[in-house]
Amino acid sequence: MGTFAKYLYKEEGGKGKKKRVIIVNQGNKKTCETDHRINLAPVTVLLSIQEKVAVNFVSMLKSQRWITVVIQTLGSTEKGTFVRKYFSECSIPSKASSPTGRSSDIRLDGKTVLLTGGNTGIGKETARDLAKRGARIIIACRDMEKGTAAVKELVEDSGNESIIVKKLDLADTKSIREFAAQINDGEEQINILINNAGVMMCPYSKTADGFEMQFGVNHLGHFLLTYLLLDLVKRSSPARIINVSSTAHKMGSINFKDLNSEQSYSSIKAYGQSKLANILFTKELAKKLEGTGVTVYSLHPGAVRTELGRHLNVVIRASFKLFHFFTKSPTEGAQTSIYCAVAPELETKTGQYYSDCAQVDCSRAASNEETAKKLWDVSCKMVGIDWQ
Ligand SMILES: NC(=O)C1=CN([C@@H]2O[C@H](COP(=O)(O)OP(=O)(O)OC[C@H]3O[C@@H](n4cnc5c(N)ncnc54)[C@H](OP(=O)(O)O)[C@@H]3O)[C@@H](O)[C@H]2O)C=CC1
Ligand SMILES: CC1=C(/C=C/C(C)=C/C=C/C(C)=C/C=O)C(C)(C)CCC1
Repeated sequence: MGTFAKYLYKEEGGKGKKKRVIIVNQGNKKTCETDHRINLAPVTVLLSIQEKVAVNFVSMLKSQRWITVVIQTLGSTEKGTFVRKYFSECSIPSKASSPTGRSSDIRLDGKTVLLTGGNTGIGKETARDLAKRGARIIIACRDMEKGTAAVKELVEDSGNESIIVKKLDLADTKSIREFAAQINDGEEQINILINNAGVMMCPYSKTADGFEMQFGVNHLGHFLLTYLLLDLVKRSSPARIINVSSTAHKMGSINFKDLNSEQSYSSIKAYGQSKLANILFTKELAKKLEGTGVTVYSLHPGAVRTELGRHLNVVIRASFKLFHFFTKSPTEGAQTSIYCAVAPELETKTGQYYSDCAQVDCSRAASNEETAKKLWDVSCKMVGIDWQ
């Protein structure tokens, strides 16, 4: 371990401290690592400066509880520091190398997790982690072939045989109702519901019920699913509902005059609208569920290398590939979902928005209670339910 690494380990790391440090890539190999919490800070600062300068810099930052320091003595630039910070809001070192391979040792034996879009990307990595904690996992996905392959992989990797797949197409309310009926009939409990599935910036298309695809799948589909499963979730309390949103909510507004983008369609605005809807839904649901033992969270997973970008044009995809070090792996991208699912300190929190395993502010539009109420009522009408 280099001098600087030792200094940081002594000063910032060690068990029982709140501020933690991970040191990676020093001399191109991992040199030391503190416990799991090191990965839970909201911002990573990348230093590629001389040790002496870095020590002073870190001393200066000591009062900031939110700083985690990643030292990469090779292959980083100062520009990278800023781009990384603003682009992905953090790049968290992979936990695959941590002693447990997981973000904490909390067990979920005897608990059931239902997760949408668990066959790939962030959802699959979230499922993998929660399976290793002993939970029964229900992966809800639209493509049974992909889902079955994911289950096989997850069972082999986790040694947990209690992982099943069920068909759910969020672009079809009939499929959502059939799925929910099966779950309500066959499952005794749902302790953690993770509304993770999503589609981003697709060409204009509509769901089976005539909703714009992104609003329909990302928001309305999960809205209806949650409604249909809520009694079971309530009976399973303490329980958690997690809505995977995005920082892209900041680019959106709820266009009540044209929710289905029939008059004009911007794929990015429609994605932003759907992710904003995820947060507004979270806030309103949290209020309605006060006192029930069911808590609700929304989150941004970071910029994660997954199939979500399949509709992005080649130039953007190429840029993402080129600057892949500014983005997260799916394992890293799953950490905030896992945090919201298991962190004991969140037991008493509800309705908030998280990023990099910490509560952060969402946009002003996402905090507007009137919009949240209006969206709730309109969503009820659109999917044909009465949810007070
Ligand atoms: N990747 C990123 O950088 C970011 C992701 N997010 C959010 O994270 C979540 C997970 O995305 P990510 O893992 O990246 O993306 P992926 O595209 O890798 O995974 C999305 C999952 O959603 C499923 N899905 C899509 N449409 C439907 C549908 N109609 N019915 C059922 N399932 C469906 C996909 O199924 P199939 O495999 O069949 O297509 C897939 O399992 C999304 O909500 C996304 O908005 C937020 C911010 C950034
Ligand atoms: C499709 C694709 C890629 C990019 C996916 C990306 C970059 C998704 C980003 C999504 C974001 C930022 C969503 C925000 O809500 C890679 C990894 C380049 C590899 C090639 C295929």
